[in-house]
Amino acid sequence: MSYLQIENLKIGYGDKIVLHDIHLSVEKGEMIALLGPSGCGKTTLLNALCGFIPVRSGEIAIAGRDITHTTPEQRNITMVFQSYALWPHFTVAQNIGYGLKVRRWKKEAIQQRVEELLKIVNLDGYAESKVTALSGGQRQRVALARALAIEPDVLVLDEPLSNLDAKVRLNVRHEIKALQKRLGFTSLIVTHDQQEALVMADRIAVLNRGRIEQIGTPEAIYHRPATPFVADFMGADNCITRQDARGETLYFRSADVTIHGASVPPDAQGLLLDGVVEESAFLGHQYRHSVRCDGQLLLADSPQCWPPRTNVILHVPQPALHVFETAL
Ligand SMILES: Nc1ncnc2c1ncn2[C@@H]1O[C@H](COP(=O)(O)OP(=O)(O)OP(=O)(O)O)[C@@H](O)[C@H]1O
Repeated sequence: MSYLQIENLKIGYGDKIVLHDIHLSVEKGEMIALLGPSGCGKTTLLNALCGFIPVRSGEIAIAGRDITHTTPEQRNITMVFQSYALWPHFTVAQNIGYGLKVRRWKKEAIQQRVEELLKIVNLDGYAESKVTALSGGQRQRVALARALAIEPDVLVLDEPLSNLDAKVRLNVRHEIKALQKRLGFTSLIVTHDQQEALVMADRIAVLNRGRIEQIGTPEAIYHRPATPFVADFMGADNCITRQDARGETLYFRSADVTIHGASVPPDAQGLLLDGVVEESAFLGHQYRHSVRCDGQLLLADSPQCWPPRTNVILHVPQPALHVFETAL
């Protein structure tokens, strides 16, 4: 049995069931990203794990202990929120030590633990600062330190980086990941940013309409999507359906397409399509082209800018093609 075991979970609001048949096994020290479009049920799953919303059926267990129907206080799980949820009138140290005070730790022990955590999250010297005087990235580190203070069995992070600007977000993403590896905490993180999930998680669970479509390593999810939804969600921005007896739908990324002029190398394996360039856009490191192939517009990237109305051949190597049977 895994450290965190979620079996057959069903959760709803009123008559509406939003999570069906959720099975998830998380090992101790693992970070799982829950990835999926808005409304697919990610936050609902975190809330159920924390005990904030009741479970209709199924089971949640940590280290073999059934916690399905226990109160949030009886679970040793903490959540880091998108909004940080810090006390604005408290200092950094008071925020971090709050959970320990509630648990009636002695003053000196709290102070020592807070000092340790400040070092861990790189906020040495900020103990007496007001949280309102900190930047977004610093506030999120305080929130993380506060969550880690009580040494939770599972740390749950709900879009923890969404309020940060793009550059800070990239740094904090790596900081959290490094910390998780160093301290070995078990965690679930919700995001709808696929890049964030790829960078941070040991495994990714992709949710669609209240069900887990696929769970696997970032590499497996990226290179071997199990369903058309996962292929599309993980950035395979081209989709074509073969109108022949094979009945296949092919997904592939614009970045995996090579554009050729007059001819393709004779040993080119995979998909070859004739087309005409319609438009191009400069992306910085390359150009993205829209190319009309047999009536359909496809996207193809190239370091070279191919002018409109150029006849081209698109080549997608076999390993970059995600092939699914076309649903009837
Ligand atoms: N308190 C509630 N009452 C009724 N329906 C709710 C409630 N909270 C969420 N829902 C519905 O449950 C579904 C899942 O919502 P949830 O917030 O879990 O999705 P999410 O994947 O976290 O979305 P987002 O990425 O936008 O935060 C949605 O259809 C939502 O409208």
